[in-house]
Amino acid sequence: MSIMEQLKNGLIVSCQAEGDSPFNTTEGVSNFAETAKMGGAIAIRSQGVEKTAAIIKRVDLPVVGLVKSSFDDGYVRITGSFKDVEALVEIGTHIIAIDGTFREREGMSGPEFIKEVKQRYNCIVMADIATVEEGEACEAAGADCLSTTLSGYTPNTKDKPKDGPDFEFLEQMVASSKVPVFAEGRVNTPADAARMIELGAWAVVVGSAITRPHLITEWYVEKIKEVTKTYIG
Ligand SMILES: CC(=O)N[C@H](C=O)[C@@H](O)[C@H](O)[C@H](O)COP(=O)(O)O
Repeated sequence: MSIMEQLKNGLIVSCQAEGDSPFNTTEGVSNFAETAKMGGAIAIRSQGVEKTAAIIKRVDLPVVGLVKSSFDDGYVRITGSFKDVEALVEIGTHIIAIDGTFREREGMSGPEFIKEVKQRYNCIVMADIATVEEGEACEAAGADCLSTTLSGYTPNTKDKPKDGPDFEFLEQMVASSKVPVFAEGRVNTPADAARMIELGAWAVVVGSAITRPHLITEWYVEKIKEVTKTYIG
């Protein structure tokens, strides 16, 4: 069975930690990955070469690896250099997530970069996109699959609602694409994940709702505050 077939209808858990999170170590994210496997995840998504290598070593599941960078403009970029792609290939990353937006890197747009990556390296590419146009261009460039990861996180999609997943974008992408489309970004409840599968997602990627305990805590705290305000107000 191909790796893509193995992932069908499954849950991929994104095991990332940043800043001063106590999980922000190779050990911390590997513990998350092992726990995700115990719960039935069929793959792991991981950030950073060292952490990805540690997870590949620890957990016997396919890993979607990436290198994330923050730029001065305040927007994230996902794996935007040949050096990072090479490093991920070298450690045996099963699928490499690459920024498929039209923003420039290495003098190329996302789709151009993906085309070049597919020519240079023997690797499976997941294009992280924010719009249907980007998705179509990445597919034409040879991306093996697409993920809705960046909807709401790029300059032209920043005003999209952030209180839940972008179901509409997933549906549009599924309708216009022949390669698998993964649902990713703010899939914060099991019901949302199931809905994504019903809408045609190949598989679902969940990060924060499983592996960012400080955010989950905040969600609870905020909800309680809302109610408290209502009672007092
Ligand atoms: C936009 C961005 O930087 N996304 C990153 C991509 O790898 C991760 O920070 C997210 O956690 C991941 O996409 C999963 O999404 P969520 O955490 O919403 O379930």
